[in-house]
Amino acid sequence: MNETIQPCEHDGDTWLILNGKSAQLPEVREAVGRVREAGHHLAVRVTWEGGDGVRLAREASEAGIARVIAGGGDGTVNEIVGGLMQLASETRPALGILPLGSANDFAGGLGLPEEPYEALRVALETPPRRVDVGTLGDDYFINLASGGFGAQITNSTPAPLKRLLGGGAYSLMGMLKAWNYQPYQGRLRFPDGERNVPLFLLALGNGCQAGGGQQLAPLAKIDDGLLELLIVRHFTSLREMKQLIDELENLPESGDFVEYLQVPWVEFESEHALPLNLDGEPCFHENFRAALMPGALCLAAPEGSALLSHQ
Ligand SMILES: Nc1ncnc2c1ncn2[C@@H]1O[C@H](COP(=O)(O)OP(=O)(O)OP(=O)(O)O)[C@@H](O)[C@H]1O
Ligand SMILES: [Mg+2]
Repeated sequence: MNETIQPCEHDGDTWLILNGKSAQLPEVREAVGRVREAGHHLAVRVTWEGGDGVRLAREASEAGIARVIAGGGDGTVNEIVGGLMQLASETRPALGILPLGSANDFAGGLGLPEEPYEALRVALETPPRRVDVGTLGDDYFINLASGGFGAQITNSTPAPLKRLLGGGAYSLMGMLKAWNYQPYQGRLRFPDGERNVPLFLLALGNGCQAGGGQQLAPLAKIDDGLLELLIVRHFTSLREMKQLIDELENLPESGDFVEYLQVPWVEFESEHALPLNLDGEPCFHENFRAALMPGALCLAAPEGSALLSHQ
C-alpha cells in the first residue's frame, strides 16, 4: 500500500458531488451561485443512491478534474473517499468538504465553517494538503471507526433512543441491564502489545470525533501516520461505570477500563462479528486489520485546523 508522496496539485476544475438529499436546499443553490459569481468554475453532480459517490469520484478523475467537493454528511465524505482511494494516486483528485449532514463529525473536527457559502469557499480556495486515510479490511475511513456499544447507532436511529443513550450514567446502566448487554470478547494486536479484553467500545481515530461531537480520539492528527486507539473495557457495576466515565475524561495510557494509545496499525479477532461504524456508516467484521495510508489524499483542510500537525 506504499505510494510515493507527491505534493498536492492546485490547478484545474472542481466538481461538487452533492448528496441528492441536499440538492434542492436554497442555501446550497445560493452558495454555488455566489462562488460562481466570484469566478469559480464549479460543476455540480448529484447522487441518487448509495454507490453514486464512488462512481462520480471515478468519473471526475476520468474527466481530469483536480478537486472534488463532497457535499453531504460523513457518509457522503466516506463514500467519495472510498471512490478516490480506488484510483491511482497520480489521478486522484483532491477533496474538499461542504458539510450538509446531520452530524458532520469529520467537518466539525477539522473546524470547517458550517455556513454553506463559507464552507464552499474553504473547499475551493484552500491549498490542499496531504492527509492520511484509514483502512479497515477492504474499507476506507477518513474520520473514525468505532466498534462495540453504540456502533450501530447512526442518524437513522430514532431520536428517543438517541436521547436515552445520551441520558447519563444511570439510564445507560439500566438500559444495558434491560438489554442483557453482552461485551464483545476480542483479541487486539498492535506493534507493542496484545490485549484479550471484553470490549465495551473500541475506537480507531484518524479524526477526533464521532456520534455527533463525541471526542473519542481528542489527540488525533490527520497527517501524523498514526491511529488513535481507544480501548474501553466492559464493566459490570455502576461503581465500575463511574470509574470508566472518570477515566474517559482523562484518557490514561493504561487505566483499569480505558486505554488510549497511538499506533500505526491494529488487528482485531473475535468469535462474533463486531458491530462497527466507519465514518458514520454501520457494518460488521469478525477479524480485521486497521491501518493508515500516510498522506494518501490531498484535502482542503482549513488553515490552523486542530487536526493538522504540520501547519
Ligand atoms: N439522493 C439521495 N437521497 C437520499 N439518500 C441518498 C441520496 N444519495 C445518497 N444517499 C445516501 O445518503 C447516505 C449518506 O448520507 P450522509 O452521511 O451524507 O448524510 P447524514 O447521514 O445526514 O450525515 P451525517 O452522517 O453527518 O450525520 C448514504 O447512505 C447514501 O446512500
Ligand atoms: Mg451519515
